[in-house]
Amino acid sequence: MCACAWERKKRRGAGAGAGRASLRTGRDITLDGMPCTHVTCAMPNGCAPARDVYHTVRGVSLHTDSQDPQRHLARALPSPPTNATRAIYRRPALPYIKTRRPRAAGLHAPTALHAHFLPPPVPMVPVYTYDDSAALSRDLALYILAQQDAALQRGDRFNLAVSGGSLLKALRAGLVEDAELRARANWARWHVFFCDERIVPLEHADSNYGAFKAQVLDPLLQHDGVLGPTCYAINESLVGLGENDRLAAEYESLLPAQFDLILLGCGPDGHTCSLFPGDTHSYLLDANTDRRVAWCHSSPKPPADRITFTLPTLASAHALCFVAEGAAKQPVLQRILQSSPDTSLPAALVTDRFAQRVSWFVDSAAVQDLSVPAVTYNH
Ligand SMILES: O=C1O[C@H](COP(=O)(O)O)[C@@H](O)[C@H](O)[C@H]1O
Repeated sequence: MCACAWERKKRRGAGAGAGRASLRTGRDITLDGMPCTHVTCAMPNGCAPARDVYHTVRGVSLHTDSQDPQRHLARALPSPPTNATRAIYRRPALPYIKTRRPRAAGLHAPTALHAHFLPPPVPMVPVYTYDDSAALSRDLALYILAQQDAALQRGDRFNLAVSGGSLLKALRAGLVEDAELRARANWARWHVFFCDERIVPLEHADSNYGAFKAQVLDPLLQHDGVLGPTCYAINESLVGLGENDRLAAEYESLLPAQFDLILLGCGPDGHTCSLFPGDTHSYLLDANTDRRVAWCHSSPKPPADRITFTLPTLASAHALCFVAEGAAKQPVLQRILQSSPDTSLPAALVTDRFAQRVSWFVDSAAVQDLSVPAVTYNH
């Protein structure tokens, strides 16, 4: 039953016949532990709402005659918070948004709707923040192992996709160098793919596979001869033949139907995978494409030719996790981890669009001066 002031007043019999009943309930209502605001429902003399007037739209309590509150508010409201994000869903110090439907004169039906609701929280996803790299790497490894365990409950493989770049150092520190966590990884069940790959030979210094081998596979072998995961690299024999579309299609054919976890980086320009911002690369951001891997040409960051997961591949993952460390990432994180993310940046677009499955692991330097709650991963 609705616990709002309007319902309490109605139950006391104070509403009917008392003239135009307009209630403004204030901001003292909590739903699922989240602060909410009620809509003011203005009623003409003696007219009670036709039906139950209580709705919850994405965590915002809505008090209206409308049976379809989504229509009124859906566009303005953020994506629903997940259980994980609920804990950090918080009220930002921003002005209330007010929507108003003009009153139709002489109607004996609810006539005006003043919706007062909280603006989007800042940010919408868990951002696990660490003062030092070692603690971040350890919690990242624990997060990955939790995804591994969940995957192995669902089936017999852990399908993981990794990015290149700075993320790999954190993987090495957390998963490879830590003997206890290394032993918790069921390596034989791991199937590792690359979110993006530079179209170069596998031994080349720019190869993401090569970097993963150097940071993870080789050190694993050195530790007690641990045979690492099964890895899926690009078909090297196509490199340099001008067959980049075919190379992307071949790689696509190796992918599992769904990833259990995709580990993402974020460049200072807001790119993730090899999805780059800007008009030149907007062809890579087609959410309706049936390609799961695309050829990225003229990459602004060398080398120029790459392949990359597309948005549908990211969309189908069980979990997506970004890792960003260092002060150089702060300006771009400011544009991503805010209440109105700049979705022209692919990393922001992914965070915003798949918010319910996205987590960020960052260090304090990367989020300095941002409104990010100080939370760490709860294992
Ligand atoms: O070029 C790339 O850059 C991004 C970000 O790398 P970072 O070193 O700034 O963390 C990486 O995620 C991607 O896989 C890689 O190809």
